[in-house]
Amino acid sequence: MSMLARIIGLMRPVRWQMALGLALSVAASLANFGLLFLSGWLLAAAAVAGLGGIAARNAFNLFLPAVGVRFFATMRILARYLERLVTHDATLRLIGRVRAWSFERLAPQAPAILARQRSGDMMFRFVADTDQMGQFYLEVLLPIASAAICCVVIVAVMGAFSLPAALVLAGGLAVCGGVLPGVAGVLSARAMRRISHQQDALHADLTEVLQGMGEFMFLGAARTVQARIAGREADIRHARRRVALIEGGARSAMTIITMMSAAGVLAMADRAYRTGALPAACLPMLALGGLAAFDVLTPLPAAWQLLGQVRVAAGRIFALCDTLPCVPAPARPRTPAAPFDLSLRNIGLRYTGARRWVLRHADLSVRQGERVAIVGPSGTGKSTLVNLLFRFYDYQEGTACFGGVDLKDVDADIMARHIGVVAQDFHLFVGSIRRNLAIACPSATEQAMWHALQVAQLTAFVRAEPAGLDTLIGEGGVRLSGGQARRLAMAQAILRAPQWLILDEPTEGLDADTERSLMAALLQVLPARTTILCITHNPAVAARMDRVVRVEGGRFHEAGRVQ
Ligand SMILES: Nc1ncnc2c1ncn2[C@@H]1O[C@H](COP(=O)(O)OP(=O)(O)OP(=O)(O)O)[C@@H](O)[C@H]1O
Repeated sequence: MSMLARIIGLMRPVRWQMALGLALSVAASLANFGLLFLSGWLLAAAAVAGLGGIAARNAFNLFLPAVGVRFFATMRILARYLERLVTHDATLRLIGRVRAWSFERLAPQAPAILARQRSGDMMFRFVADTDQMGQFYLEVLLPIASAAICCVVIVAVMGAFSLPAALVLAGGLAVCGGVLPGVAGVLSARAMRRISHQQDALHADLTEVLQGMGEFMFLGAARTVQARIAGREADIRHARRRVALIEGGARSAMTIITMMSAAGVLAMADRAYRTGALPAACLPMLALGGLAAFDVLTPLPAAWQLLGQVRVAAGRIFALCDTLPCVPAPARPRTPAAPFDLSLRNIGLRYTGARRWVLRHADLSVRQGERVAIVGPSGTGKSTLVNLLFRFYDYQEGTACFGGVDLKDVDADIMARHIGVVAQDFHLFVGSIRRNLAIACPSATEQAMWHALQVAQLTAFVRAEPAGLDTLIGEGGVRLSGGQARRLAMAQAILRAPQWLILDEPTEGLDADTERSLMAALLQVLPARTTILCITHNPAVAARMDRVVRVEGGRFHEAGRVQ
């Protein structure tokens, strides 16, 4: 299916509103044409009647055309106002629909998609590209369709008075509305693509700079990044100048052709008048009507240029959304039930595009309520186990069962209901401590929040802050120390009271005392039925668990039962 056909397909739910917008746009443009057309005739007819003596003056009916002029003037204002209302509303709905549609397709690909895309790229896709796709109706489809309909009607009306004048007008309209914007569109297509590409990269660069400002400075790379951004800006400016030159040229040519066409229409009308086929009062009417006809073409150069940008934006969005999710959604999702035991048999997992198996012929059994330490050298696949359980990445070999059902039959959000995780690269949300806890558990009472903070050994810190639970922690928790941030992430997981709790390096960044108190409180507070999987490099933390499993060579090795 072509790209434009797919965009039009997305517009289906608002098609009636779009059709109404088009009808109003045509009505407003035709009212404008009718107003000038009739005014031209009225002025000329009044002058001719004035020159024709008393009888002619008395016979002249001023009332009916004056009503027509008022009708067109009122209709033009009303139709334009309603058109803006309807078309802008349709556009906003369309943008919302495109965003919801792309989000629905991208969500199952997370977080694998971030392994391939820069987050700035994704941000740009969601904001600018979806916006541009939504603007396709208002800025491209509407002006082109409205201009085409109006031109046909106007040429037909002119033809009723003088066929040669109508043909001259049709020629002028075709050149100004089709040929010139088309040529301008083709000439500026490369520059438009360049602008889109560079803006895309610029957004990604800027997002990266904002996220990693400190690191760029520590690494002494700030100047290099600055130069790259300045280079992109210069490139965009250069391409914009070229587009403006082409558009300016097209608009100038349109003005010249408009004048030539109006003069041509007048010449044809004059010839008809001389042969007696047209009354004198119709001459200014046709000339003014001819000029008014070109008004409908004014938005076309911009519309043709934008068409190129919409194609690029839609191409990027569709390419992203058409990527198959690395974990297919189960055809008939099933829900795990108690006891929430895990059994992995002969598991083989390698990441998309990677040649190396991270896990191969791996077996692991964990019964509900067990507390298991997962240890092993860095990069051997400990965190990969979390990715597998959360259905972020799929395994290619073996079978995995959780709560009595095959993992491939379980949706990722169902797994998230049963398993709480404090990942190594956890994320805190901008706002207060209360907001972060409420995101983890919207129904949590203030008392429950304090309890979770107490287990996570954060009460002393939060109580010492004047704003307490409403203390702001900044983007990603920048106002907290590494250890405090990790403990807040831990409090989030505790608050959700999941059947399984996976902790990836829970005590990283903590001093020995806090580490001891945290692990003791956690083990004491969590119900006996809560399974804990604790990924750690810390022997003291591993020793607090019931069992130790070592990950090495792609397999899980039972490293002993802790006494
Ligand atoms: N999203 C990913 N895409 C591709 N490869 C990945 C991805 N995540 C991890 N890997 C690779 O898989 C291997 C295992 O990574 P994993 O994060 O599971 O190691 P780990 O044992 O948790 O290490 P550490 O103790 O350092 O946290 C590594 O070689 C890593 O490069």
